[in-house]
Amino acid sequence: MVDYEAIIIGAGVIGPVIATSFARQGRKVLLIERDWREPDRIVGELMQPSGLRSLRALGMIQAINNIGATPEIGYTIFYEGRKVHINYPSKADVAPTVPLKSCVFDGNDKVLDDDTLSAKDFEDDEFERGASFEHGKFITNLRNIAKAERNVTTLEGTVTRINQDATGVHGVKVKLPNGDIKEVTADLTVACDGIFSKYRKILGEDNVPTVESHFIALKLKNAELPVRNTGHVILGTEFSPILVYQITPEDTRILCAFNGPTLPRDIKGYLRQNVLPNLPQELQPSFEIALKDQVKTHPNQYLVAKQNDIPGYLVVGDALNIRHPLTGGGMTVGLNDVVLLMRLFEKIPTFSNREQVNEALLEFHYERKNLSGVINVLSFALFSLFAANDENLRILQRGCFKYFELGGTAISIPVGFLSGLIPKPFLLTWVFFKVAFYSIYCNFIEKGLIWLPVSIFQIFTILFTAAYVFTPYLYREIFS
Ligand SMILES: Cc1cc2nc3c(=O)[nH]c(=O)nc-3n(C[C@H](O)[C@H](O)[C@H](O)COP(=O)(O)OP(=O)(O)OC[C@H]3O[C@@H](n4cnc5c(N)ncnc54)[C@H](O)[C@@H]3O)c2cc1C
Repeated sequence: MVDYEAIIIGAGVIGPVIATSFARQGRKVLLIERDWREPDRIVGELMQPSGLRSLRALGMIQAINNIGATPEIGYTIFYEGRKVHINYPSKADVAPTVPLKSCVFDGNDKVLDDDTLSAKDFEDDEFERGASFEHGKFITNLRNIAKAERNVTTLEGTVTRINQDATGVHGVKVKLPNGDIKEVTADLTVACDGIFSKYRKILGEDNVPTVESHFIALKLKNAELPVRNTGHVILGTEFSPILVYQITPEDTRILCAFNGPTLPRDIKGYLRQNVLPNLPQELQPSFEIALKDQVKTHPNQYLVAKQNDIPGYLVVGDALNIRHPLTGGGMTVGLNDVVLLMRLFEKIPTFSNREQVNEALLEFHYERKNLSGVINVLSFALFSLFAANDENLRILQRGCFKYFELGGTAISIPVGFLSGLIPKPFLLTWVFFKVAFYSIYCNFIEKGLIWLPVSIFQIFTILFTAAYVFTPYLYREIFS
């Protein structure tokens, strides 16, 4: 006899969502978190439309209410003094959200009116919307939704061990705040312990992420945003991409990429020299003021999802799979994973039937790849182009921006990938190489006849570079 049907380790973004969904399926759940205070982090602040749809399907969309969230209608991309606006896709062009019967009730799949969000805009607008917010407040809302479920028990403590034997995982050992150790058993133990997960290694000793770049973050006070209600992506040939989005009515997040495995020693000096002069004029005063505050940094990691094949054990969220945060897709991948898991688990009356759970997890591993593959591959391919550090990448970067300037499907399809609404990896491949060919064409036009031999040579180097920054990620995401 076990204590719980499921134990969830970690109440960040994914833990409370899984706990709530399991509870609504009638399962008895223990949600363990080492620190229940509101987190203060620079991650998970912009939710793509597909992430919001997952929250709707799970009846948890109201977690974005009453936290001063900003509705987002798309992106504005800035490149060398020019800008292009990219709207999120039209609702008519994407499949409708299918609610999970066990999770949706009493209108919990609808956004409510509050001080900053309008239910009408979210529900009746022709276009999909995203939302940006203070991460900590969103997490508190998710945790409160989980705590309100009768079948969820919460516990403060740090999981120090996963109890495993030759037959699989049977529960955890938890260190309580008073130093006592508690052992808890369950049919299914779920690790949602995030980007720095200690317990992903149970799936394999080599299951460790790599660090390729960093984000440096500041919070701007009362910033004058060039285009309100859009995420800003600022690009150039001489600096790494910069992201800007409003997170509360007063606060705007700025994330400045640093392309390298270790951060510069003088971070503020780097921001003053490499970021400040490249910002749109309107943002510069608030950025200069914010430079007096403490700077936060975060490594950007990469981890391909490994199959969950240990009986009684499931790894999900950033513990399972990490992509570049440039495209703000982490929460969307994790939440879509929860929806998929719930659909697969709906057919399983009890997790004590480990064979049935493992069959579902095998299906999960392959079915999730369409969406996670698109978001993950796109995040790294775009980061390579946007942080262009050689001539071929700079040509691809310029070509990519010019491609967006064409409008129509040249923006509606790419933003469909980014927002998680077009989960088609092979269409992504086709569009990526179309952009590469368009870049080659633009390079020919810009260089003119006089440089024709160079442009012809560059056909090969540009195509090689495009393949080099795209195909290894595609291969790992889709075929591993
Ligand atoms: C710089 C940066 C910016 C990002 N921006 C975005 C964005 O704008 N949009 C987006 O969609 N995604 C973004 N992401 C990704 C997003 O933050 C993650 O995908 C998301 O937080 C993953 O949720 P999670 O629940 O797996 O992990 P987390 O949210 O990290 O939660 C893990 C939880 O587990 C707890 N925990 C850990 N170990 C233990 C233990 N041993 N015992 C008990 N509890 C434990 C932690 O305290 C924490 O509460 C960003 C990532 C980075 C690095």
